[in-house]
Amino acid sequence: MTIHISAKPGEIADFVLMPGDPIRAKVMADKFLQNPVLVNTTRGMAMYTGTYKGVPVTIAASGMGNGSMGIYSYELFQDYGVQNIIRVGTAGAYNPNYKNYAIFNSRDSFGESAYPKIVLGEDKEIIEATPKLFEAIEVTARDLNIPTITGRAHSSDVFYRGDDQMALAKTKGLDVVEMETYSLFTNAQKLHRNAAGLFTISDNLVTGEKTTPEERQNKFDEMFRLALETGVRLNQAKK
Ligand SMILES: O=P(O)(O)O[C@H]1O[C@H](CO)[C@@H](O)[C@H]1O
Ligand SMILES: O=c1cc[nH]c(=O)[nH]1
Repeated sequence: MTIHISAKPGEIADFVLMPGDPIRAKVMADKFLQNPVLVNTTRGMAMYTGTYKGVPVTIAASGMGNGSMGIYSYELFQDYGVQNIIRVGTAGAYNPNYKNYAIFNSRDSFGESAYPKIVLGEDKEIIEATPKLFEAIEVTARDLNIPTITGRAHSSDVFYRGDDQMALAKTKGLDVVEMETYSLFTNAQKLHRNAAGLFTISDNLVTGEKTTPEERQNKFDEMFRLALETGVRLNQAKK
């Protein structure tokens, strides 16, 4: 048990998928995992452990924002010995050509906070996903014939911004916006573990195309299947 997670030792798998939304965690655990068990209820941050094709998997909500993800991913890596975390979230597109439900695999993330400076002692505005986990997702996607887009995520701490977000996207080469990978990737680097960020495009900031909150909760099967099959690949590679 940690301050924020009530799961007992051994109740969290070493491969973890993290959506922001606790309800999405439940929907996906019910849909994809065999024998899913609710292993955390503290603060309502649902975490389910079960198996997918025989491989142990935990689907754990992160909550919204780098602060929340920073706490949960740190405790999962440090206190539960988790090796691989794939964030499975939604993101808004800065590129007008990205369609809703396209899947984006983040090579790296741009953030605007002091998170890496405080955690790593380095002032980095760009933090990489773990290259071998990023690549494992890409290879799996090719095998499954699931198209992905790769690029740079803007991991924003502010949803309702007052600046010219599109100008920032252009200057910094940002393709999509979400809110959790900056702290996740930083913690993975700090603790020498693996992290990746996989998103389903939920809205387009240029064209105004949007999905509904209900769709965001329920319609991300393809991204989850890709993440879960990546877990199967990692498990085979261990043998
Ligand atoms: O759908 P999730 O995974 O929560 O991701 C995105 O949605 C939330 C904002 O609406 C933020 O958490 C952002 O990163
Ligand atoms: O953080 C996010 C996620 C989806 N769409 C956005 O505009 N921002």
